[in-house]
Amino acid sequence: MKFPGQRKSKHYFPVESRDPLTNELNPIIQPKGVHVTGIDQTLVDIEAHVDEAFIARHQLVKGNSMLIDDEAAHRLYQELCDGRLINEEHAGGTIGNTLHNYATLADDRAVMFGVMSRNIQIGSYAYRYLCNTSSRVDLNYLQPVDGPIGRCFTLITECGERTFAISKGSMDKLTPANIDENVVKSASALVLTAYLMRAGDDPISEAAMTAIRYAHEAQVPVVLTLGTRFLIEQDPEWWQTFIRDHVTVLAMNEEEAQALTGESDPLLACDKALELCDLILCTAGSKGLYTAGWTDDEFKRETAHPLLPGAIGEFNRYEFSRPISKAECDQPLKVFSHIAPFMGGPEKISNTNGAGDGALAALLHDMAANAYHKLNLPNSSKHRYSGLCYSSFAQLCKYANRVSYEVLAQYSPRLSRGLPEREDSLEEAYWER
Ligand SMILES: Nc1ncnc2c1ncn2[C@@H]1O[C@H](COP(=O)(O)OP(=O)(O)OP(=O)(O)O)[C@@H](O)[C@H]1O
Ligand SMILES: O=c1[nH]cnc2c1ncn2[C@@H]1O[C@H](CO)[C@@H](O)[C@H]1O
Repeated sequence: MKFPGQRKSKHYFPVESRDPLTNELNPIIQPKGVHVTGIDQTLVDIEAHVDEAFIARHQLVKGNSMLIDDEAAHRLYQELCDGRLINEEHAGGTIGNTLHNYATLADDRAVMFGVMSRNIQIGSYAYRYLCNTSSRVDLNYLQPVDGPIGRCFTLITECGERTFAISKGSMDKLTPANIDENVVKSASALVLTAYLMRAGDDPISEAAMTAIRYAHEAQVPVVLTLGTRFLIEQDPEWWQTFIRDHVTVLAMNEEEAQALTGESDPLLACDKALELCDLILCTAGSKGLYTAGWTDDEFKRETAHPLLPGAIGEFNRYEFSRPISKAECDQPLKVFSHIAPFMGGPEKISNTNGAGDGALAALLHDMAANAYHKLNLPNSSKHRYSGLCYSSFAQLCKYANRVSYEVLAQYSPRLSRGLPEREDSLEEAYWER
């Protein structure tokens, strides 16, 4: 497990580097490992730049992710091929991306549940999916299926907005029997997407509910990312109940936050959504991102940064606190933090696909690092109380933001490498801020 983010100050990580004063007295620590798990619809992204007329012609809605039938997929694919519009084909899926990025950042194990074609031809989409996934992602639990995996036509219009058309293949055929109970119960988090709940008669929704039940039985945090506002808008109350009943950590962008809560201001949306869950990551595109959650009054820590105005005045006052689940707090206190895009964002952004998945991978890394530290050094003062994360709200913002920048700069939703061990001078100032 790599250390999440960077620090200037001293920290006791990795756990096997011992205090030189007491080295002689302490046994050598053989660190015990942790892993995270997730469920996804196994998909390959077929990325193409198109004009708005293309979107309209294929009855898609800009910004949405829509399921299309085989005939529509055939027509769409044909037009992309005829116009030589496809510029990339790579592994996708919002949870697949998140697990891959987690594994790359943490240099540690992430177990993915999903389907995979039983017979794989070299060069096929299934083959490509496997080739584009980090070897740190454990794919041994995938369920073999007879059909193809899904295709996600990722259509980018001039404004940089992306529209998804999903040809599902067998991606929703994952059954509850293929969710390994022990793997879920021993994980530091279970990551899911709202997309899993729109499978109709296919079994993946039930598989997700089974995994949620296992996670709850073992008190493993359930992390949900909302996917697209169009899905949430259809029935916000259903989603509110779902989150209240099942979700510990919620990840969304500001549009999804508005669809869920009715609040267009991300701070007010987070404030409302905190009544449903314990920790929130809310990305806001060019406005940066927010973290929001709970801490116990006894452990709150004041920020050293300037206090910020906003829909909630001086909202960042306690952003140096660490997130704690509300039920663990004697006197729960809401905490908010915000950060503007890292260095203002990359010079040129051709599309923002996956920037939010990158931010969530950073948050997951911090949660897993906390579990790892607790497992190996249970007596550390860090675990005087049971935090959800290793770091403070402010530090989580920095790290998530830094990873989003890297995704944007690499033009791909999947990181090809971890963050640099040392940043150059400009960037180093950022970590110190
Ligand atoms: N135009 C931009 N300029 C600078 N930074 C940006 C821009 N767009 C996104 N970012 C960075 O990426 C993060 C996530 O972006 P965004 O809110 O677009 O995610 P998203 O809509 O959830 O993306 P996806 O669903 O494709 O993963 C932002 O919090 C910010 O740090
Ligand atoms: O229905 C879906 N299920 C799973 N993942 C999806 C769906 N629609 C789009 N994406 C995925 O979202 C990623 C960016 O966040 C893209 O890589 C795309 O594959």
